Amino acid sequence: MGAHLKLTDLNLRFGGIKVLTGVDFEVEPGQIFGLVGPNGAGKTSLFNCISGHYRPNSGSITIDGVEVLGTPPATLARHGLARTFQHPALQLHATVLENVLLGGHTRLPGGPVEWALRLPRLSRSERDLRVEALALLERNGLGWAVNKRADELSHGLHKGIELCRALLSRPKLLLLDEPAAGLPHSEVEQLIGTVRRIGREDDITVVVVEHHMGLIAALTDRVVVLDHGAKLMEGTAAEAQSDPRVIEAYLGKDDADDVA
Ligand SMILES: Nc1ncnc2c1ncn2[C@@H]1O[C@H](COP(=O)(O)OP(=O)(O)OP(=O)(O)O)[C@@H](O)[C@H]1O
Repeated sequence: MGAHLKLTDLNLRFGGIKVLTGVDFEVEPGQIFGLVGPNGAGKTSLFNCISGHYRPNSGSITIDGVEVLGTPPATLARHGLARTFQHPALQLHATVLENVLLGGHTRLPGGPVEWALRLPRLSRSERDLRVEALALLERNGLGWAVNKRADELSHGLHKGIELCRALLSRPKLLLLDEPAAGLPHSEVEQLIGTVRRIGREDDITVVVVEHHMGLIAALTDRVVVLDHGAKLMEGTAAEAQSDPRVIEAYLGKDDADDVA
């Protein structure tokens, strides 16, 4: 079952710079939710707050009703949160399979001591994870690349590997940061199919940051538009695309007047 995510009056400052101001929104279980806005609007910073990489100055973030503000990323991963990054952070000298398996470590029984002792139940779990990782790679069109080193593969394939790594943790909430950036048109179409399947069939709540409005329109149930760190509007992708405030935020006031 996908997670319920709720942000209330979230504020983040770096020194004197306000990066997020009073951001509120709610994502229902199983929704595919878009987070859009011009460059520098605060989208990635917001993801960093949800995933525990940044600690907001004030506000609340709950996942399934549990307050998680300030919880470290590793703990959040154990509670069903996974994310991808704008620039995939892979182990470049490791194979594709090894990279994906990293996403499964939160599901291994015990902790570092048990892992060092290599108990039989650990080997069993590792075998199961390996089977699941191979199936994920196959399902996402990467079966042929399992034993390739990550640094032999393209940026687009790195994104696919990172997605499989995130999915191996069996998340309830998945944050995708610009999954279409740098992908050719044909691969964006494929990505839309993949994310739709993740949301609908795997029943995972997905929040996606993306500049590609075609992808946002095709995928999302609802979007929030951020501008200068504050929520500008919330609605469907179609409502956002025709909202004069959103057009102005993207184009600047003078150009928006020209369009109108
Ligand atoms: N660690 C940091 N220290 C200082 N300022 C930061 C930090 N992280 C983000 N910012 C600032 O916060 C603002 C929002 O940046 P952020 O990357 O969240 O925007 P974005 O909407 O994701 O932009 P883009 O679409 O270009 O990726 C920017 O002004 C950025 O410089």
